[in-house]
Amino acid sequence: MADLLSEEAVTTALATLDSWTWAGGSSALVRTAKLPTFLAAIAVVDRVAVIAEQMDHHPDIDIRWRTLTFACATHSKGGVTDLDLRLATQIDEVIAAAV
Ligand SMILES: C[C@H](O)[C@H](O)[C@H]1CNC2=NC(N)=NC(=O)C2=N1
Repeated sequence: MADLLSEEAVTTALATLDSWTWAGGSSALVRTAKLPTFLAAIAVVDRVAVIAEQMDHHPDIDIRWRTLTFACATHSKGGVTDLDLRLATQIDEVIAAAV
């Protein structure tokens, strides 16, 4: 299991994950995305679910009609690890293909 990243490492990574916010400390990386329709949003969730299973690393997902909020943290470590950066990058790719 990956180790917790330093504040500096997460901040540096956020330069390329520019749709994501991070409140620091043990908080998760968070991204919201509005999809064209509810079904498009659910399709994104379905694709992310497959990726999460392959990675054995799972985001928290909030679904509000066609707006999705993803939160990526490593629960067992209490913060952000390299797995969260990789998962956030993959979520970006799924969203980019859907909007
Ligand atoms: C056994 C298995 O690897 C763990 O339960 C995994 C599953 N998915 C997970 N996902 C996330 N985000 N954090 C975890 O600590 C975590 N643990």
